[in-house]
Amino acid sequence: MPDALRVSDLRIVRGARTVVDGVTFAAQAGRILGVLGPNGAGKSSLVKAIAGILPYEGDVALEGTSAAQLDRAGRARRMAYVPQQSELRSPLSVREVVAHGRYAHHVGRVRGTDGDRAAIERALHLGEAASLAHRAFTALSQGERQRVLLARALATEARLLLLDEPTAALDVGHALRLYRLLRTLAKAGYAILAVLHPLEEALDWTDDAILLEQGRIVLSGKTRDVIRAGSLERVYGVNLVPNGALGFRLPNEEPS
Ligand SMILES: Nc1ncnc2c1ncn2[C@@H]1O[C@H](COP(=O)(O)OP(=O)(O)OP(=O)(O)O)[C@@H](O)[C@H]1O
Repeated sequence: MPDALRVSDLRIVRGARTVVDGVTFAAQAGRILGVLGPNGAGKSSLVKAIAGILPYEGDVALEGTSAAQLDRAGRARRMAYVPQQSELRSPLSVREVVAHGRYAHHVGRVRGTDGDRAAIERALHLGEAASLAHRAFTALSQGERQRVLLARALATEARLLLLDEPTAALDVGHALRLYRLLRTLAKAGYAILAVLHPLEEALDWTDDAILLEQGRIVLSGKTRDVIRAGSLERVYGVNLVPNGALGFRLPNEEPS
């Protein structure tokens, strides 16, 4: 079976600078891949290029098909991107924003089908955004917006999810429920790639990780191996201290 995502020798130039260079990795269905690295390492640029928002050299293949051979709708049916923040400025309701996730299924059709409406309701529910459905997107808090953007991605029903710091604006309860949802989706066969800063969250919730430094992968493998390796300390300029940190889990969940 081809990899859900295969990135080969990717190079991204922004302005006069090469910000991602020679990046090669794969993401598999059923697994969560963390993209780690310090500020400015190229994580967001990498995810935006995979999502087709930034130009790149090299190749991005989705289930064995080069993204370059797919049109916008074809890519959108296969992969969905959850940005850190939305540039959306028009006063759309939350339900309308989530309905945008059905774009790729709508092409050539004027009206949404029952299937579209069911996908939108399901996505609103899973993204914990149903109670916001009638609110104006631009009038929401950052954390509420992040949940709506996740719901929009889920509405696509794409099986590859790209998330850029998905818990950055979420409180501890919403963050844990988002991770639990990602875990459930992975079990159902989704491939998930998430840019994450909190290393303890990466350790708890991702299977594999790549560590970027100045646009290049310096470590990759199982997350626990990447996080234990000495070069992580060098890349971030910190010492790893084994101690008892404050920990949270959802009610009725066993410690992992
Ligand atoms: N619009 C832009 N034009 C030129 N350079 C940019 C632009 N946006 C980002 N960069 C540069 O590209 C590099 C990678 O940025 P990117 O946002 O991908 O990093 P990141 O790893 O996601 O960082 P952070 O953890 O701070 O979000 C940085 O050096 C940044 O300064």
